[in-house]
Amino acid sequence: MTRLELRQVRKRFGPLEVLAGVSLNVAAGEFVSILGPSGAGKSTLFQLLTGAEKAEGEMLFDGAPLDDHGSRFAFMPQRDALMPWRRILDNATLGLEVQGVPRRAARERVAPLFAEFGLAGFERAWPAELSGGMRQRAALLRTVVQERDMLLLDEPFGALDALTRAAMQRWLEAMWRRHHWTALLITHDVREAVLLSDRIYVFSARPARIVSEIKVPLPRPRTADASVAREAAVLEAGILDTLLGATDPQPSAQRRPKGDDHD
Ligand SMILES: Nc1ncnc2c1ncn2[C@@H]1O[C@H](COP(=O)(O)OP(=O)(O)OP(=O)(O)O)[C@@H](O)[C@H]1O
Repeated sequence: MTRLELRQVRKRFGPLEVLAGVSLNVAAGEFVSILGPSGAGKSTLFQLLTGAEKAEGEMLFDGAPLDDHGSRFAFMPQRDALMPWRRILDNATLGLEVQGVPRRAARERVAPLFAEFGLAGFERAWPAELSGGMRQRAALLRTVVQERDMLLLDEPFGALDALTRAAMQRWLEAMWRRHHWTALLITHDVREAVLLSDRIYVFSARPARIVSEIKVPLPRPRTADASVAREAAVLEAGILDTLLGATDPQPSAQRRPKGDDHD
């Protein structure tokens, strides 16, 4: 069943055309990623989904026009955005409190999840006392506990070192398999997209349009098995090619064919 469907969604900021007609869909329980060059307009798309900015074009949720943005999506921004003056437990309850859940009830809902998110024993710690990976898990906990229909993850692991990032990707895949979340992820990392996604959309440079939609048919979990790793590497290479083509500042139609070097 299709949860989210975008049809020819466009966005301009004054004279700046950012999205030039983006059509995509995400099915219930599906993990979909958006890959694209820096500045293409990926985060802008999330701003449209969360209702922070107005879009042109059609946005449908469960087949009906998307209006109540806030109740559909739980959004996790690029930086963990934990409040430094709130303990981890109270950071985790923030999304629920914003929804009007009293703090005590929110704490009771959040506390049992700490172990699953690798945060047991850190309920009363301050954000500054946690490692980068733990902070991201706390931010994700705050996001998923809101029990929205769909997760929007904007480069959740972008600021982490390579090893922590790899560990977090594996952890997220395992969590997604267990909880059957419907998720849309923005990432710059081709390997991350292949590891996590059922499908990947590749954006062109700004103004963004979709240049490629790639199904990732690899079995899950996508970790240990050597033959899966080989297949993943082939997919990654193809996607990287597409992405580099999409980033190329010189449109291919204007390139001269090889050997055509006389004027
Ligand atoms: N509220 C806004 N007002 C004006 N311009 C904006 C606004 N939000 C984004 N932009 C511009 O839109 C363009 C796309 O930005 P966006 O953050 O969506 O790109 P992105 O693909 O997410 O980039 P990155 O991968 O580097 O995070 C940029 O040129 C940015 O300056």
